[in-house]
Amino acid sequence: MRLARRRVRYPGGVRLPGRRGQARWGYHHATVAAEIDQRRPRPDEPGRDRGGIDHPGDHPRRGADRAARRSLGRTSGRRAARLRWRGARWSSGHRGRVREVTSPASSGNGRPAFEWVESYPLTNTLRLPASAERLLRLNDLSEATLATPVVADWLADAATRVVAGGSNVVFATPAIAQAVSVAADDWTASAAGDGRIDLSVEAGKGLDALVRETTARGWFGIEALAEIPGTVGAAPMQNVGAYGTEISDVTRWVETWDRRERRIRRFDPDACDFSYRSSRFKREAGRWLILRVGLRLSTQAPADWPPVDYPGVEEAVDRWSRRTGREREAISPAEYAEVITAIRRAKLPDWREGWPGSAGSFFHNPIVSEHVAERLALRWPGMPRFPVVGGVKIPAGWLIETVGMKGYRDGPMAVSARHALVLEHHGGATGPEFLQFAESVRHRVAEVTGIELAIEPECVTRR
Ligand SMILES: NC(=O)C1=CN([C@@H]2O[C@H](COP(=O)(O)OP(=O)(O)OC[C@H]3O[C@@H](n4cnc5c(N)ncnc54)[C@H](OP(=O)(O)O)[C@@H]3O)[C@@H](O)[C@H]2O)C=CC1
Ligand SMILES: C=C(O[C@H]1[C@H](O)[C@@H](CO)O[C@H](OP(=O)(O)OP(=O)(O)OC[C@H]2O[C@@H](n3ccc(=O)[nH]c3=O)[C@H](O)[C@@H]2O)[C@@H]1NC(C)=O)C(=O)O
Repeated sequence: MRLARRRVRYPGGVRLPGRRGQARWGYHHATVAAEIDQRRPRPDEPGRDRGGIDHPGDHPRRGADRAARRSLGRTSGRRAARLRWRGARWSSGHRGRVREVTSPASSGNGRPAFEWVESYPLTNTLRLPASAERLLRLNDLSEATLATPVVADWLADAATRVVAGGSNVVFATPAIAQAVSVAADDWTASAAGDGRIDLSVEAGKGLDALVRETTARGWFGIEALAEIPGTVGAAPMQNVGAYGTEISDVTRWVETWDRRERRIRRFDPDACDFSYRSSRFKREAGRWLILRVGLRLSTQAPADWPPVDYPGVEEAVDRWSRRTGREREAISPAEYAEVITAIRRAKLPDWREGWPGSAGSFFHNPIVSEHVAERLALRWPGMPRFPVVGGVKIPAGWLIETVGMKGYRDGPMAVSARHALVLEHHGGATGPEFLQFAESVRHRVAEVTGIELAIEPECVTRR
């Protein structure tokens, strides 16, 4: 068996110690190490022999790795794993370091098909403290990899959470036990006739990166989703949308791993059951791991190009037109994406870095009945309202501003002074404190208007 080797970096960017050709932390050889991992006793497990587990300051498992490497050439991976396990010496004093790499097969992109990482810091745009005790990272999305028993078992376990870009989560707990993330991020495009372009995008691809790369080629379809954080895999979960475009508008299919039935399943748009900020994948929580998304873009502008119906967009496009001296119909998808980017940057904190942290819109825009909307409009005649399927949508940002909470601050937590639907974290708050702050906003809106806001991001608790 040819063994894949890979240098692994500490998420903070520090290369792990060790000399060339020597066993390193986070630099291991192809084994079924996940199986070892599941069998090995935890240092804190009562009544278990701690023999074989390193204590802080102990030497890393050089001897064990040498023995494993010697044996790897002439035994199966499973046997080698066991051999290594018998002699393995684990460090328990290196929290935050990548401690284990599994590479039963190399994926097409040269990376190990999957990897196990321990004490993995979970970046999130709210910048709340969070880590996963153990994370499975998938670099390869083939059925062979997903059906590997250790992978399929991990995915079938209800305690395993899917983590992605961290832009739509509130970590109510600083540590989750088990997680999985899709790192595979390739995409392909093929011409489908009449200027149509069909994309197949792996779930780990950043949504904004995809928008930039496709608009740069002059393709129309997802330019309004520019500057949105998160991954393509997370996008169908909540049917991400902005400025009049929802991902469902361009989705041809969503390919998933059925965590329960342990097989790949592909859904056409109807079967995805998309609605405002929701889908069957969100409703059937814990069942689906989204692997790939099929999107249809176009080399030709749509009839109503450029879309300017959304409040604020028309003015911004007209400003672009005056600045460039070109007709507004001449705006390219990439230029339109830049216009949207400027609008978003004026309203929302930068999700790429720095403070304050935020998760974009913190509440759903409530959809109320015609009757309720009428009642509210009697009291607030200028209330913005948008007829939608199922009722009338009222901007939650307007409700929060109307009850006087825009710019309200409580220690490190604030309602944005630029956009009332955005809650900000200025550093030092815990997840529960943040949720309590959100609850005070919710409570105030309910008290004054009678409308119960629903939290939009996913709340992550330990399970
Ligand atoms: N419109 C806007 O302006 C904004 C939109 N967003 C959108 O919010 C979403 C968050 O994205 P991101 O930061 O990457 O995700 P997150 O890391 O915030 O994950 C959010 C939840 O989505 C689920 N999830 C994520 N990826 C997958 C997958 N491949 N398969 C199955 N479930 C998955 C998980 O649910 P579970 O735990 O239940 O498994 C997870 O808890 C994106 O759609 C992003 O575009 C975010 C900010 C602003
Ligand atoms: C940021 C997110 O998505 C955003 C998305 O970017 C934008 C643009 O399409 O539209 C939604 O926000 P939104 O409804 O607040 O949109 P905006 O255009 O900013 O505001 C709508 C209206 O709310 C009112 N408003 C907003 C903010 C404020 O401080 N005060 C106020 O009165 C205004 O009437 C404004 O016209 C999405 N949010 C939801 C929950 O649907 C996200 O999901 O995280």
